[in-house]
Amino acid sequence: MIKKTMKQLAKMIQVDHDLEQFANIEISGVTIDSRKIEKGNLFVPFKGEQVDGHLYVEEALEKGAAAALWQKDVPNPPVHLPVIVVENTLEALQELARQYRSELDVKVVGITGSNGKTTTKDITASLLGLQYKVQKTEGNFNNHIGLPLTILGLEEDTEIAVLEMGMSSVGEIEFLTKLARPSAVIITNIGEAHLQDLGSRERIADAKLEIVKGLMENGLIVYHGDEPLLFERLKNFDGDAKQSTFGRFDYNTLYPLDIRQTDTGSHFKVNSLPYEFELPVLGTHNILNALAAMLVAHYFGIPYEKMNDAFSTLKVTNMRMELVEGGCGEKIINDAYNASPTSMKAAIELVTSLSGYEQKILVLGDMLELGPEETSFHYSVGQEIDSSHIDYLFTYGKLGEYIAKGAREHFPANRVRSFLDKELLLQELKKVINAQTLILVKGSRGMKLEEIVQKLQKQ
Ligand SMILES: CC(=O)N[C@H]1[C@@H](OP(=O)(O)OP(=O)(O)OC[C@H]2O[C@@H](n3ccc(=O)[nH]c3=O)[C@H](O)[C@@H]2O)O[C@H](CO)[C@@H](O)[C@@H]1O[C@H](C)C(=O)N[C@@H](C)C(=O)N[C@H](CCC(=O)N[C@@H](CCC[C@@H](N)C(=O)O)C(=O)O)C(=O)O
Ligand SMILES: Nc1ncnc2c1ncn2[C@@H]1O[C@H](COP(=O)(O)OP(=O)(O)OP(=O)(O)O)[C@@H](O)[C@H]1O
Ligand SMILES: C[C@@H](N)C(=O)N[C@H](C)C(=O)O
Repeated sequence: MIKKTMKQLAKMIQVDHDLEQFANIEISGVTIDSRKIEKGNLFVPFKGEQVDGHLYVEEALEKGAAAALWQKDVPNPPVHLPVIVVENTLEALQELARQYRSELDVKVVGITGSNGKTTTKDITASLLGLQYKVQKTEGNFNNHIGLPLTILGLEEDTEIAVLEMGMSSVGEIEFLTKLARPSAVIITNIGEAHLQDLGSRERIADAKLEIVKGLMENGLIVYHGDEPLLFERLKNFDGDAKQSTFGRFDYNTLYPLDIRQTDTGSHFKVNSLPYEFELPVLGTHNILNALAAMLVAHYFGIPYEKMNDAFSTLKVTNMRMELVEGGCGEKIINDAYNASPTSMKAAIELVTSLSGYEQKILVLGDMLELGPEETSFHYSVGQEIDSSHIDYLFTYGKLGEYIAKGAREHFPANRVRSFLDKELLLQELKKVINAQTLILVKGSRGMKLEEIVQKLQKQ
């Protein structure tokens, strides 16, 4: 993490005022939450939706913060304390991250895409960790606040930083990539996430491709080669970057062969390689995420024959195709972190393909932020559920009712239930599950369907 004196900090963020007796105070690390202060931190207050973080500056310093920033338009800066007054605390945080990044020797891998950023980040970091000192985005800290905080948390001897770059509107990825300056980038896919803000998949593709604007010279672009919106935009790319693709079809640099899905994860081979890979993550879509990560790892010199060593200890961030056991011995795939039509269909495809269960149940919640076509998106998810492999569909939420409507076109009526109350859904669900049941739980973050998983685990 960043370690500087206040004098050095002031210079990095181009603030010119007399720090007096505080000039040589040393800070280590940065936090934006006084409840998470670690000794020596720089505390950066933000005016939030609930409160103004400036209320907590003195508390932060009492708790062990070494210094704090203070936004100029907030009255009564505690000038008797080690505080640097700035125009805008968020912009100061971002500039500090930009300057700190430029001092480091670290190579950056930037990862964006509609789905799979966090999972691919975890896999990429695991593979690179075979040979390098690696740090990565923690959790989902992937935006204009989270990415700068991640950069400020980098150690000076970190060799590769794997950074997730999220967005929900045009220009956000460009900002992040020009701050992080990656040597390699991954674009996982173009789905429907944040369609409400972008308006079309074409504009989503344009927004994701902003990531190449910050790419270092002779960098690497890895992208989903089966996605025409990416292929068409990159085939005439006039930069000096190398391009590699991954996907299901044989025109890609890497594509999977002999895929097998079991409770322990995904087993697959890859074209041109004589090995079988054992990925402890469910779903063909996660195999594709792994292929993207493998291409980047190979670019940094990790031998393909060593990659299973990383996969064997891989732990991906929770609530992404996380297989757990419920109180009745049933197996539950907790895929409740978020959902869009592409990720919902990918998860359903996985459940449909798994064998060894007497019955399979889908518990599906609303998919949010899809824009004016949201009801037809939900309806088509329901239409595509295979009633010869799925025994029950339980939906949760108003939009979930459209999934049910689409399913009722070909499901027996008593096998499709819609709910607006989680407790009622749980009561009815418990009536049909047993130790030979597999349940998929998936919905947007706002639906908090992990609460259903937690209740099933406690029963
Ligand atoms: C600025 C901030 O920290 N916001 C977080 C805060 O939100 P809120 O405005 O309600 O803050 P408060 O009003 O409660 O407090 C104001 C500040 O005061 C601090 N404070 C408060 C109390 C106290 O006792 N001491 C204090 O110091 C406090 O820390 C505030 O700084 O709280 C919310 C709930 O916890 C947080 O969710 C909110 O975090 C915002 C969203 C944020 O961006 N945090 C980043 C660190 C981050 O990366 N978060 C990720 C999620 C990022 C994300 O959603 N990414 C999108 C893609 C990008 C979309 C982009 N357009 C965008 O705008 O996000 C995605 O789809 O993945 C994470 O948390 O996982
Ligand atoms: N390549 C993929 N194609 C389709 N769905 C995917 C893919 N990778 C992951 N998913 C699904 O998307 C969901 C989110 O996964 P993950 O958190 O890795 O994506 P993300 O892009 O980081 O999400 P966010 O945009 O919220 O940060 C998971 O439920 C997972 O099942
Ligand atoms: C939480 C955010 N990353 C996200 O994915 N939002 C969509 C709407 C979801 O939760 O599905």
